[in-house]
Formats: sequence, structure tokens, C-alpha cells
Amino acid sequence: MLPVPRATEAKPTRTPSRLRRRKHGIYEIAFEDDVSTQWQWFPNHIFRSMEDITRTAPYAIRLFIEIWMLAPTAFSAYILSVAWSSVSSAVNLYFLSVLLHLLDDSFTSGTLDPEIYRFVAIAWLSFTLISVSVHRMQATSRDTLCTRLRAHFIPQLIGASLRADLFSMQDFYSLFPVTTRFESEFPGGSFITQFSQLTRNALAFISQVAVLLHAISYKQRPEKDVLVFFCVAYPLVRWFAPQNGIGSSAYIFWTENSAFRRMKALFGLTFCPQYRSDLILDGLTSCIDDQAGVAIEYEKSAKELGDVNDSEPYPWSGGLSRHWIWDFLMNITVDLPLAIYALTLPTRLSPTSITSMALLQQATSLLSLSIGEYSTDTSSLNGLCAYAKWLYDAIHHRSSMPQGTEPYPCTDKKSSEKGMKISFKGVCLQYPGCHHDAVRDVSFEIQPGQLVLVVGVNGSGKSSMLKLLARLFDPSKGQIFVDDKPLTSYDADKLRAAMSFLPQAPVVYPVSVRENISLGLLSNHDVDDKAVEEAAWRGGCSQWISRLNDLYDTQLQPSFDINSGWSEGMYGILSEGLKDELARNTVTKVSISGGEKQRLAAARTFMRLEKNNTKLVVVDEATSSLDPVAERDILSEFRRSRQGKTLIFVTHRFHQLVRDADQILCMRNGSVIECGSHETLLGLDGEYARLYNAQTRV
Ligand SMILES: Nc1ncnc2c1ncn2[C@@H]1O[C@H](COP(=O)(O)OP(=O)(O)OP(=O)(O)O)[C@@H](O)[C@H]1O
Repeated sequence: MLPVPRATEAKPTRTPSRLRRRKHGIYEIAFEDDVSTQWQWFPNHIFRSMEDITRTAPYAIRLFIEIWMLAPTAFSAYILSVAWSSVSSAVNLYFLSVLLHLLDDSFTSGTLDPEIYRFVAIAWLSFTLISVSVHRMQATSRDTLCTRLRAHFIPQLIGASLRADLFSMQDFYSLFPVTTRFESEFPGGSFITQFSQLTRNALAFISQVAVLLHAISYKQRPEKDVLVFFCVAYPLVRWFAPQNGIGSSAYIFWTENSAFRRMKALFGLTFCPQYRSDLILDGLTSCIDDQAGVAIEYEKSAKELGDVNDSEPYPWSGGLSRHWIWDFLMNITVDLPLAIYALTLPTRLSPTSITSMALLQQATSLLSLSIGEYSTDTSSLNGLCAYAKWLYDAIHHRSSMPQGTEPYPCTDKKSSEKGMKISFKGVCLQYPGCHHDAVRDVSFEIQPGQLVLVVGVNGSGKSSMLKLLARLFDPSKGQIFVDDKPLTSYDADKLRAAMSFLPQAPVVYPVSVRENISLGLLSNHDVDDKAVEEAAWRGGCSQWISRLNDLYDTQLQPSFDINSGWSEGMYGILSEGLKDELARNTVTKVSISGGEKQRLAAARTFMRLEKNNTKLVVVDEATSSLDPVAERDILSEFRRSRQGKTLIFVTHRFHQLVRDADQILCMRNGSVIECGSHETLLGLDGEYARLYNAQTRV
């Protein structure tokens, strides 16, 4: 799948450039036309970079000030240490040039003053010692900064992220930190790193050039000219050379090669630990082993792919290198200046030329280093400003769904004490990337306090229709009304607080059992143990919780783990003893069954019903994994809590609810095809009657 643009870049400030494509092995590469210039100094590119920097620089300045205010001492120490290490190469070069100059003088005059040499050597050594401690100060101040950054920015990102709609969170380029390891997530940390790289590179370059020019000024012509030429040759070549074989600073690539994709799928099937328990349960491990399948299939696909290049087209992996002439020129200007120096001035070589050559070799390699670092993307000024903008965009992210301001219950007394009134008018829903409607032209009305049953075969659109109520998605056509006002006119948070959804596959959140039950309560309620236990009992959880080692404080295995796939606290290759120690010190999380998860979610809903002013309860196939007794008990608990609430049940096993239902909606292919009471629908002898009879005859 092609990556979609980052949310903040969805509205470009200038006309989007034309995309160009080329092939590389099995990969298709796409890049932008306007930056596909061979040379980075091309005026157009420089102009665009300047434009970007002007646009984003205020963010960088703001972030800089914010970080400084967070930790003034640590940040000052950090900047000072960065500045020190930036000029250290130039100072080293300076000491070298002084030594060589003294040597030069000694050769010419035939006298040697050991005191001066000793003094220079001691000064050089002292400088190196100070550099070591400055380096340590830099590491310590960076650690302090990172801790403060995490404490400062993560709460702001949490707030912004929880306000974000589903699409923003699922965006390929999500603004929020979702996939990385928490331990290494320091919002703003990259800014500090990039800032220090940029400062280091700029200071290092300026100071080295200054020292070099100073040292060269002592030389005679033409030696001086040759030295100057070689000192500027490498930077120029490096500056002009394209970054990769395409010439564009950014490109994307993907492959549609079926043989390669199959090889990748088989690789995933075999090596992904997540598949292993299902493979074992399905008895597939033995029948897909090398004799029977996967290895043979893999070989077949590999044969089909043949020798075609399938290495990813990164310039550094050799997949997409620039033209060889650039590398040749760079090598000559970095590695061979001494040889060429000797070649161009063979008749003029003298003892002083040796010092010139040593200076030249040291200077060119230092310059190549700082210029090489400068040209990497991450340390560019543009990248630094873009990062700051990215962070503030995330902090100030607002849901892309239109938000209303109407509180719930409505202030103008339109909301009934009996429950929520819901009306659908010609509602359609088409999921992004789908070409058919999951919900098609649906219209109905549910009166406050009604108990409504939604039935239909698999995939008929029941859950999709109800997800629209919580505004997980907005309809692609039609309108939904709550208490006679458009759904979009309400403050979504306030409206959702009055709803309670119990899904078919509830998730276990990465918190304790107690918190899993009390999550979702409005903040003004104190969570007392008695209420949690009461909700657990109503959800049928008391028994299994009583068997847990830490009872309500037990940490359950969450449905999704942000760090999954990462090993905890490891460095290097572990001995058996270290592995045992790690196992002893790692918190074991308890897994619970599918039915227990449904009971836990039911307990959470009962807790909300008790404490929040809930006006709508939607139970979407939420008892499908429960045994018949537990299902009956939970459904009766819901019926008992009906007072003041509208209840919607989606279920395939609906026979025990039909007598209580005020209204039944029967769906097929995304549409409500029959609507009415149990008796009316049975009388129609249509889809509902077919489903009901199939159930009662089993
Ligand atoms: N997130 C999604 N993206 C794309 N299509 C979806 C998505 N969720 C559901 N669908 C599709 O929408 C249609 C309706 O699905 P929905 O889950 O609403 O049906 P359902 O009646 O609740 O089914 P079931 O009884 O099996 O739970 C199906 O064709 C399904 O594949």
C-alpha cells in the first residue's frame, strides 16, 4: 500500500509537484519532479528550502525557548558542550598546524627549541582532557533534558491524541507516537539531537576553514594554491554530488511482484510469533513444514523471481547509487590529495613540503567529515524546523470531524428523562477505500426508553450502523438525529459520555482489573472498591477475579501491547543466568478467556450505568462467547437497569429478548428491510421470520 500524506500536509501551501516514476529491480519508485534536480544547489531547490524554513522557523524558535525554560541549566550545559566539541576538531587542527609550523621553522633555521614543543604538546593534551569531561557533561545534560521533555510533552500529546478521530489515529503518518518503544520516546528529543548536529557541523566547518586558512597563509606559492585547491575541492564535489541515483532528496518505493510478496508472506507465517499458537491449534505446523509445504513453496517463488534485483532501493545498500563519477571525484579529493600534490609539485619538494602534506591530509579528512555530516537529511535546518512543526501540530491536533457545541442532555429540555431518542434519515456509510455501502439508505426512529433489537445475517451492517451513533465514522449520506437535533451539533465528548457501547470483541486495557472496570467514569466520581465489586458481580466476573493472585490489582495481558515485538531490558548476547534473572524480574501478565473478557466489559458497562448519566446502551453481540446461564443473567441485569435508558441489542440469539422488544430492526445488505414488533414481523413471513424460525428449531 502506498503511504498517504501526513495529516498536516494534506493541504499543501503550494501547487503539488508532478510525480515521476522509475523501475528498479522489482520495485517501483516515485519521486517529485520539482526536487528531482541533479544538483542540490540548484536555485529552485534552494528557494524552496528557504521558503520551507521561513514557514517553519517560528516553531523551531518556540520549541527552543520552551526546552530552555524547562531545564535552563541542563540546556545551557548541553549547548556549551556541543559548541566545545564542535570546535575541538579545529583546535586539534590548530595544534597540528602550530607543531608543523614550528617544525618547518626548525628545518629552515637548523635550530630547535624543545621548550616550545613541550608547551604545545601539554596544551594539546590538556585540551583533550577537558574535551573528555565536556563530552560526559553533554551526555548527562541530555539525559536530564530527555526526562523533562517526556514529563512535559507526553501529557499534552495524550490530551491531543485522545481528542483525535479514528482516521487521524490510523493515518499512515500518524502525528502521535504509537509504534515505538515507550522507554525511548522523548518528544522533542530529536529536536535536541538535530540541533546539536546542526550546530556542531556549522561550527566545526567554520572553525576548521578559519584555522586552515590561517595555516595556509604561511605557505609560499604555488604550494599555497595547491593547498587551497584541495581544501575547497572536496566540499565542492560533495556539495554538487547528488544524494542518490535518482537525484531527488525523497522518494517512495513499493513492489507488486507476486513471487516476492508470497516469499514475504511465507516468511511472516513461519517467523511471526503471533501466528504460532493458531498454527499449533489448527495442527498446521507439521503439515506446512519443509517436506509438505512452506519451504517448497518458498523455493518455488524464489525460482519464479529468479535473479531479478530485490534489494530495497536505498542508496546506501547499493540499490540505487549515484553515477560512479561522483564517487570517483570524491575519493580523489579526499584520499589522494597527497599523491596529486606530489605529482604536481615533484621538482619543488622540500622538507617543508612534508609538513604541508601532513597538514593537507589532516585538513581534507576533517573537512570531509563535517561536510559529510552536514549533507545528511536529519541534521539540516529544514529538518530541524519541520520536526518542531510536527510536534506542535500533534499537540494542537484537532479532530477532522466537525464538532458541535450542544451539551448533552440538551439544555432546552428536549432530552427526555426516559432515554435517548434516535432518528436515522436516509443514512449511508461507505468505508474508506470501499466501493460499496456498508449501510444503505437507512431510516428509522427509536423513541426514548425503547428496547430495540437489531437482527440480520453476518455482514448485514448492524455494527456499522450503530458505530455511526458514537461517531466512529460519519455517514457518507443522510443524517442522524439525537433528541431531534443533528448528531453533529452535539459536543461529541458529552454525547458519548451519555452512551455506553458493549462490543462483541471487547479489549482488555493495559491497566489493572479494577481500572479496567472503572475506566470511562466521569472524573467527578470517586471509584470506591464496593462499587467496583458490585459491577464485577453484575458482569459475572466475581468468580474468576477471586482466583487471580492480586485480585482486583492484577495486571491483565492487554489486547494490544505498544512494545510488542521488542525485548525488554536487554543489551548484548545474554547468558543463561542473565535470561533467568530477566524472567524473574519481568512482570507476568495474566491472560483471560474470550468469555471472561466479555464479562469484564459488561462489568465496565454496569459501572458506567451506575455512575454516569447514561441515556443509551448498545449491546452489540456482547454475549456471544458466554455460556447460556451467564448470557441470560447479564441480559436480565441490563433489562433491570432499563429505567431512564434506551436499549439497543444486536444479537443472533435473540429469542429470549423478542417479548421485551418494543421494536425490531431486521437488516440485509446494509438496509433495514423489516421494522416493527415481533408479531408484526413474524406475520410478514420474510427475513425476520426465517431467522427466528431457524433459531427456535435448532
Ligand atoms: N472497518 C471496515 N472497513 C471496511 N469494511 C468494513 C469495515 N467494517 C465492516 N465492514 C464491512 O461492512 C459490512 C457490514 O459489516 P458489519 O460489521 O456492520 O456487519 P454485521 O451485520 O455487524 O456483521 P456480524 O453479524 O458478522 O457482526 C461488511 O461487508 C463488512 O465486511
